Amino acid sequence: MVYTGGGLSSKIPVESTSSSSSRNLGLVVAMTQKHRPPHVLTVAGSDSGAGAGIQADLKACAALGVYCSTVITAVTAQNTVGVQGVNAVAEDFVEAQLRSVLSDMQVDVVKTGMLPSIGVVEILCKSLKEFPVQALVVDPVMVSTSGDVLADSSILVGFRGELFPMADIVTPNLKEASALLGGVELKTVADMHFAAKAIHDLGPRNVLIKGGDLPASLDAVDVFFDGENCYELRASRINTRNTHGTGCTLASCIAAELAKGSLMLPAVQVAKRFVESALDYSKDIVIGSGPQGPLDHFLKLKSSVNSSSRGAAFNPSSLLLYAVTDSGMTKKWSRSMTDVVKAAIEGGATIIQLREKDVETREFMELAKACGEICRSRGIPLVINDRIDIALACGADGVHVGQSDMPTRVARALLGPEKIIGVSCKTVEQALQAWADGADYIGCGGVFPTSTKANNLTIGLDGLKTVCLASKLPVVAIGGIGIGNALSVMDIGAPNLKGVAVVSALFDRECVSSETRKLSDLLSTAK
Ligand SMILES: Nc1ncnc2c1ncn2[C@@H]1O[C@H](COP(=O)(O)OP(=O)(O)O)[C@@H](O)[C@H]1O
Ligand SMILES: Cc1ncc(COP(=O)(O)O)c(N)n1
Ligand SMILES: [Mg+2]
Repeated sequence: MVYTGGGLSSKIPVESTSSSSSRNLGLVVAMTQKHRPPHVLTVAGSDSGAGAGIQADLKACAALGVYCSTVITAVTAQNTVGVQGVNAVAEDFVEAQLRSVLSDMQVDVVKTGMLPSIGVVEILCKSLKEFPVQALVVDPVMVSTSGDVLADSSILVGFRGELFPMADIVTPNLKEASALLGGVELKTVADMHFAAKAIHDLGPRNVLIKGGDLPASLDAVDVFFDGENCYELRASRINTRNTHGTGCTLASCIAAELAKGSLMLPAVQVAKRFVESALDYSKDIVIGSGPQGPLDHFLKLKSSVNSSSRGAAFNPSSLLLYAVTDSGMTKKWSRSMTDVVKAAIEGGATIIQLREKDVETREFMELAKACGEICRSRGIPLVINDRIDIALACGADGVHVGQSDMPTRVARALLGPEKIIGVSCKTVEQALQAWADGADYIGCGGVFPTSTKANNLTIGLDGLKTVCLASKLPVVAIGGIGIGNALSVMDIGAPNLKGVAVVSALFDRECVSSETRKLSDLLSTAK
């Protein structure tokens, strides 16, 4: 099965260290040439709207950690409404681009998209014979999702006669599969099985019939045929207008995985999962006014909370009234955590920290998600105490860690540059270390004795001031702070002391919102 043996793969010069199976070639290359990243060359059209074509291919490969070079076959004027114009690149210049890349850059896998003329197909096949690569992924693009023609039917001859027999996989959508088979109707998953087998007869080693255009009531089912077995690959259908570019993305992801050394079926499965989650992450973005928005390949790198509630950088003024939740108190007063968070924000809390010491992971996640939605809709950052995994999974704005939790440097590496990281510090050394390790703020205390934390050393206002004056980061004071002493804390005379963090003073009270409001009003009078 897959792209091993025969066809293009057999033309790869086999290195002396290589095993006899070209299936392992990617691995061997990765081991013997440590500094050469896996490399996909896409031969496709440019989409000015950047949802499909070359732009989608670049983004998909980048998202999967694979280098992507580009041969541009056509430039399209395209947006979310449709294709307004196509300007094919002169054939001899497509050839020049192919030669430039293939003769120099050690391409692992070639992926094709829009090939606007039979002449381009011929040039491509000739180039691939001169410069063989490990695998060829052919996305037989003919019509855009908007219904505009990107290659006329004369291209079918080139596909059938020359390109398909060289291909390790071809990935037609329903319309393209139908055109390849002379116009047969393809409407059901059973029809897709038939089409996969019939297109396999045209020469490619594997076929994937894409079911994005199946009725909306069905799962997004694709049918994969490797010459022996037919597999139905299922994903839940994401309800979104942002499906422009899914086909290009899928094919590029397959190419990227093959370039890393994957077998064909696993490569297709990874690609399908990538498309499904990219669609899910970008289902609500609004780009353009037409019926077909682009999916966003990188959205999952940002968090959903992050993208709408935070600006580009952490704003230290959000530390002013820092509310730290406590499930014990919430239970004691028979309240739900989400109501408590809503009440605190209503009363003027400027940041929420979810601090759950005793709940199961699953429950913590659900809670974090629900609180994340509340915070996001109100423009208030949410940080999670201790649990980097929960923060990542629920798309929180960041975490707050203590001295015995995950080291700040590691947390920063996991969370990336944009998330908020706060660190509890009692000493100047800890504060300087937090800064060096990439924290955004420090929590300093316990300033006063507190019942919330057992055996917690109290550092007093003097200790707080010492740490603040040495700290290069903004500080929020914590520990036994409430309405009675908040102003004495804010008045210590340290410009980087940005606020107070409170637990009992808000949450162990009869009315959370009014207690928060009182403290908020008081803090607004601080110098
Ligand atoms: N709404 C959706 N939800 C989940 N997956 C989808 C959705 N629409 C398309 N896909 C998947 O995206 C990939 C591209 O499919 P398709 O849209 O049929 O191709 P093309 O973009 O070439 O027309 C397939 O794996 C398909 O199952
Ligand atoms: C340059 C170019 N290449 C390919 C497609 C197909 O993508 P889709 O089927 O998602 O419209 C496109 N619209 N534009
Ligand atoms: Mg599509």
